[in-house]
Amino acid sequence: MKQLDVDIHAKRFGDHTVLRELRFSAAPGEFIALVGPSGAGKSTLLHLIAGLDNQFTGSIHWNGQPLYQGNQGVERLGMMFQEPRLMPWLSCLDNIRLVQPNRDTDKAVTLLRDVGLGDFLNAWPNQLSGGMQRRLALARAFVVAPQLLLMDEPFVSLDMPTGDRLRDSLQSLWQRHKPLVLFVTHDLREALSLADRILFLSASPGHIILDFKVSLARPRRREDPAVTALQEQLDKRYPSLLSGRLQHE
Ligand SMILES: Nc1ncnc2c1ncn2[C@@H]1O[C@H](COP(=O)(O)OP(=O)(O)OP(=O)(O)O)[C@@H](O)[C@H]1O
Repeated sequence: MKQLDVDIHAKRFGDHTVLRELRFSAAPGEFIALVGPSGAGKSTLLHLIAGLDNQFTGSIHWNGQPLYQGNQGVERLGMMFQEPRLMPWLSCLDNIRLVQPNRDTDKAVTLLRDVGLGDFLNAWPNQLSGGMQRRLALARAFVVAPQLLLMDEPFVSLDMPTGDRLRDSLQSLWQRHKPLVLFVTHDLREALSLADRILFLSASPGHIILDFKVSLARPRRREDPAVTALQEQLDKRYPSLLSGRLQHE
């Protein structure tokens, strides 16, 4: 038994089977990236694990207990999406305090400082750049001290320095708090620079075609030579991996 055990027989939308026979387990504190072609069902999988959708056959267990069937699910769940989903009428500080049951101002301020927003506690979200808004969303995801953190392409369409700064902040927050992270991305280099393990999904219906361990020293950056070398090895060995196939057809 691992902390998270996912065993999905099938997830369908009408006649369309989106996930089939998708299984994996994850240990506490692991950083797992989910990489696969568009439509493979990555976001759908995160929705099932978050309990936003329970229409599937199979099971998802958290610490040996079925998730969302007669229990509370994950006690502390964090989520971050492509759009920062901030409350525009609340200050940065209040956006963070909003999700904390005890409205702990000190903790919120510390996290905002950790992500480089210490000088913007009372700013409104629309006064921040796109990168700063994602920093705020990152701080909000960590303020509940998540045991499980689900991230759906949180840094997509940012310029490289902004993306690098966010990835650096995420790595240091993860190393300090050690939630189990499931991070969806299309970007193999991003996955290699962040994750301990990459689960590659097939094209629809999605299942895992390769469970790949990333053994590179941290901290890492997307452009590190070691990341480039590993990407090249993977490209050479599995040229169709990002299209959802292990072998050439
Ligand atoms: N609520 C829904 N109703 C019907 N079909 C849906 C629904 N949500 C997703 N789908 C379909 O399920 C499939 C998988 O979608 P999903 O968003 O999970 O894929 P994805 O791997 O995250 O794709 P992308 O990388 O493009 O974001 C797609 O064909 C999508 O159209």
